[in-house]
Amino acid sequence: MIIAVDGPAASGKGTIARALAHHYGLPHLDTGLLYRAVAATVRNMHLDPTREADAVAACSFDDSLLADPALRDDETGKLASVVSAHPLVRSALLQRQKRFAQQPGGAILDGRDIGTVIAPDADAKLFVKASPQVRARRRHNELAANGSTATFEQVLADIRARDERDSGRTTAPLTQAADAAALDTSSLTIDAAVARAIQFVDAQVAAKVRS
Ligand SMILES: Nc1ncnc2c1ncn2[C@@H]1O[C@H](COP(=O)(O)OP(=O)(O)O)[C@@H](O)[C@H]1O
Ligand SMILES: Nc1ccn([C@@H]2O[C@H](COP(=O)(O)OP(=O)(O)O)[C@@H](O)[C@H]2O)c(=O)n1
Repeated sequence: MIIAVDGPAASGKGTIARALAHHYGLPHLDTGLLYRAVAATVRNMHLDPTREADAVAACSFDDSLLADPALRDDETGKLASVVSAHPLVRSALLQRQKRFAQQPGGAILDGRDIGTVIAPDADAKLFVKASPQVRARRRHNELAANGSTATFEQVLADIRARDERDSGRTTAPLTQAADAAALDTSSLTIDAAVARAIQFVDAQVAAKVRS
């Protein structure tokens, strides 16, 4: 079984994808980490993230980088959304994600274009969303817990800017696949969101078996 989970920043897609991976016993790939690794490499090599050739040169990063907790900071997320807009960066990372999705026994991937580009034939697709204010509050709490002094307003502005870049790019923009179930987590606890996600996946898989 292949499960695709997409959505904007801090919608809760990673939390839901990890819980689904545990529930169904599937390997999970957080595809955002790949773009974050490219971003961190661009920064470490003093390259220009707006130049496609520079960003492509950063795609051959060492896999050990994926375990670096620094990848998860906000600056790297912002830079990731700049490098991820280059079509050649997306194609450099494409096969790796497709291979992960198609491994025997199935997989779950979360990102922005899993249901639309990486695994368009996925057995179940979720599009996780929440209002910008709720997402900014979640991200702000996370950042504050890690010692950041960023204000709520700054985090909200960053979230909006990232939404715009991710949805506005021409290659693989953030968009809900036509056959994805939308899951708005704005007023759901994590447990309620995960329970709803499991219901959606089970219903989509059952509908596929019937058809
Ligand atoms: N339904 C929810 N209610 C409250 N907090 C949530 C919920 N879902 C996720 N979170 C919290 O919000 C933050 C961002 O969630 P995460 O799953 O990392 O989002 P994404 O992967 O979409 O960026 C995390 O601190 C997570 O614990
Ligand atoms: N499949 C994906 C995953 C991430 N990305 C990009 O990588 C950035 C960081 O993704 P992420 O999933 O780690 O970010 P959060 O949603 O966790 O904040 C996003 O803003 C996107 O620009 C993408 O373009 N396609």
